[in-house]
Amino acid sequence: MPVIEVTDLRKTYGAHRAVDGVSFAVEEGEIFGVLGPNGAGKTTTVECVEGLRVPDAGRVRVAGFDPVTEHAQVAQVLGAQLQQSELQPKLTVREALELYASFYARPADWRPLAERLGLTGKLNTRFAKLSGGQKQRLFIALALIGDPKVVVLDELTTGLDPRARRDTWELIEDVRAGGVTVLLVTHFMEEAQRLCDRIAVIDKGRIAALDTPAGLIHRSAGATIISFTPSAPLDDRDLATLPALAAVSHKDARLTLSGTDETVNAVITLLARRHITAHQLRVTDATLDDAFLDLTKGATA
Ligand SMILES: Nc1ncnc2c1ncn2[C@@H]1O[C@H](COP(=O)(O)OP(=O)(O)OP(=O)(O)O)[C@@H](O)[C@H]1O
Repeated sequence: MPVIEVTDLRKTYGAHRAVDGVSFAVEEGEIFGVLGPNGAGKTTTVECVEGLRVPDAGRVRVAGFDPVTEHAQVAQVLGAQLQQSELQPKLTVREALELYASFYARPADWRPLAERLGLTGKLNTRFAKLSGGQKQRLFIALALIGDPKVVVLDELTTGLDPRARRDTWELIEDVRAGGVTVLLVTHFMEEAQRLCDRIAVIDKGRIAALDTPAGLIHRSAGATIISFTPSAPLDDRDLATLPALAAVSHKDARLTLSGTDETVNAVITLLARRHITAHQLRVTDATLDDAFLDLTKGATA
């Protein structure tokens, strides 16, 4: 049984349809990413899962419970990351852990949790004095303190430096290895590609695509990219005949084409036919970044 089920979720603010028929299911033990441009409806969707917003229509279940009518049951199985403003600056790490543990019928023992998250040396430090990375680790600890089946992490690594971001990724992988299902909202493609088993790309309140990171790249129009500097200019009319060509760009003398393997083979044949040499020829797979831009073409963000 999926741990999270969202079926035809809808939420309107005034005349604005923020979420317009979103459906997905998250299986136990998955890291499931929610990705999309600003204002796409990601936070609204996950806050409906958390029971913080009431959907206008549709069905949401977390471990079989309705987050609105069975909020108490959902709170016992779902851990949510707090927003920074929700913790008192003067609270120490130990006090925060003890306070949040007291909210649960069967909390996890916070000492090994603090140890695992590298917070043992900071137990007497006040929240306001923690670094950005330490605050994020505390938020993860607080999200896990109820020993949840599912954690929802929204923009967890925003504002962190690359080192702290990578450390946080390792923590999330650890959390999943401990059997917890993770619903992750992120703007960072590298983060989604590295961590997520599957990703729902949300655009204008709808699911634009739902697949594994590799699957999303594969289904975007320009999954393979070939770039080179030709020894003589290529005729645009020749380029226009290339099969499965998704995009062409020129930068000085350098040419970059995206398409499929078929496009690459045709380019090589074309070059040979025109007796043109390709200098610094590179063939690469598109990244999730490229796929994201392709899948959310026309988004305002
Ligand atoms: N409480 C609210 N009242 C009115 N409009 C809202 C409210 N919350 C969100 N919206 C609007 O609904 C749309 C979706 O917002 P949401 O926060 O879900 O998007 P998001 O994908 O999480 O965006 P971001 O990446 O910028 O955080 C936006 O246009 C936003 O302005």
